Amino acid sequence: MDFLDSDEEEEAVPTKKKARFAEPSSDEDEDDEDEDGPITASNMEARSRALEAKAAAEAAANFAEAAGEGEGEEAMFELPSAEQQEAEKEGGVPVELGELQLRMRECVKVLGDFKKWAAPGRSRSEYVQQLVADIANYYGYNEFLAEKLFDLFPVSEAIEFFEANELPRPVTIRTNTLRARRRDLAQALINRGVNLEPVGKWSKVGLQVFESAVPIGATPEYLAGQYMLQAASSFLPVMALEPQPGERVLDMASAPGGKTTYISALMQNTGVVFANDANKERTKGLTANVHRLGCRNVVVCSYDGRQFPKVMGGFDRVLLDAPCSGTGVISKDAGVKINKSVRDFTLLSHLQKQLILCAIDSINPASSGATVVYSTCSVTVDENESVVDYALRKRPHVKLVPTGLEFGREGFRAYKGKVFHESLALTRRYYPHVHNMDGFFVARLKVGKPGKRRARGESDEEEEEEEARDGAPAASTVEKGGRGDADKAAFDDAADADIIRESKRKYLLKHKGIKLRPKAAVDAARAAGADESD
Ligand SMILES: C[S@@+](CC[C@H](N)C(=O)[O-])C[C@H]1O[C@@H](n2cnc3c(N)ncnc32)[C@H](O)[C@@H]1O
Repeated sequence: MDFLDSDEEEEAVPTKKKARFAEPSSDEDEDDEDEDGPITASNMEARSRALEAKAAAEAAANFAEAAGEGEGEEAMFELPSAEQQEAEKEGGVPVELGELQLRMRECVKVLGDFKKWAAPGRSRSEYVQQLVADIANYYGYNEFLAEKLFDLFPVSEAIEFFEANELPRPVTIRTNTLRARRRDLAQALINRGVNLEPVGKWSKVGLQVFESAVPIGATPEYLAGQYMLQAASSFLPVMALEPQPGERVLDMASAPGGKTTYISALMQNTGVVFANDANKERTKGLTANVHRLGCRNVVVCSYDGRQFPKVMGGFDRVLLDAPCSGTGVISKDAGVKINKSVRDFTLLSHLQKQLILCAIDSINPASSGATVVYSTCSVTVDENESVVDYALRKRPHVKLVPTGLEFGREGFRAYKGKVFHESLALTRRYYPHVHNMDGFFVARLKVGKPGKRRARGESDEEEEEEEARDGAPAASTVEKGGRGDADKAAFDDAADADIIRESKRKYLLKHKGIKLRPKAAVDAARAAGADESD
């Protein structure tokens, strides 16, 4: 196996869906062998996972097909009455899973071709409401979050997203290049009975583990710091940050250190990485990882990120892997399905906005790096595009630049009536059902030298309202979607000619004793078209 030159998987493989919609095939469970070879005690678990994934993929395809079935037939599906809906909501009438599935399929079908399949007198929003309620019920979400996530996608894709959240993502590890080469590490792990392959062409350090005869978090190689157990998605913000040897880098919210240790390795243990996390308890794990992986260029600290740059600044690059709701990692933490409320998203978005401004302000704009990467493991717009758009408006000397990542969907430029700056398309979104990774968001910002305020597009009231909410005065504002004039914020010689002339006149008068014509006389002469040079 060539771990350096593999040409497999340009883009991560689309996720294998879970089996909730699957009809298990009759003979799968009985054989000791399948098309991939004999089933042994050591590979049984992985094989079973693979089968489950295969069945789930078929199931999702079935679901999509079933939703499209009935072409040419009369629509038999009736939405439940208002009374029935109410009774279901209150738990008075338990609905069987099979019935829920059927209803979801029917709603998807109707919403796919509303004119054709909708019952007379029923609105689109009635079908949407029913579908969201059923998704919440079926997958176990609170209705608020089910709707929030549902709204991110076209109808049938939303189902794929919810399905993907029911399956674990692949186990991946990152080779610590301070301690090992990927090829050697892979060979050592293969010798221990680990079945793995490179995570994809896009990473030189990632390995995907399919099955292992040994606990992958306790091998001698792990203990020797040759690798980090790390989700593939979490490689991405560090790749976008592109830290360089010798630089001064801040990882503003860094525990337990997956990204810090990757930054340290890319910097080849030179320069300095300040690994900060507000949670002191969590910095213990961070410190342990820093030691295990042999990162000698890391300083661990524990401040609220909002205290930067007061604590220290002048960084070449800052990574803000922000605290977030975790809607991208529901397959790892199902608690998110029910424990997030409107208020949580408001508070998180507010904190993220404060943190991103502090990250920007911690940069040395004179540095050739001068880069901030903002990332979250959430897929909601409030925590991603809204935060970055806010930063662009408040810090007009900052602009979005391409992440440099080979894949990922474009960020939203508009969402639910909000219009973001057009450069938001340069941000990247990752989804479990598309990229077989945790849901993730990555934005890369280039920080320039602070300039003048740009033209206002937002009304003063809107701006003041936002400032009141955020508790921070705006450094500047910009017209909505009009960030393209960031570069025009430079010094304007023509507009300032009068000020320059007057200041020159005063200087000569004061320091050289040269008497110049009074300003009023100059102005009068200029107005009359006379030569104004002295
Ligand atoms: C997404 S996790 C970071 C994961 C980390 N970057 C990694 O790759 O291992 C977010 C972190 O933000 C920290 N945090 C929360 N509020 C913070 C704040 N105001 N300032 C700095 N860190 C904060 C949390 O303790 C948590 O460890």
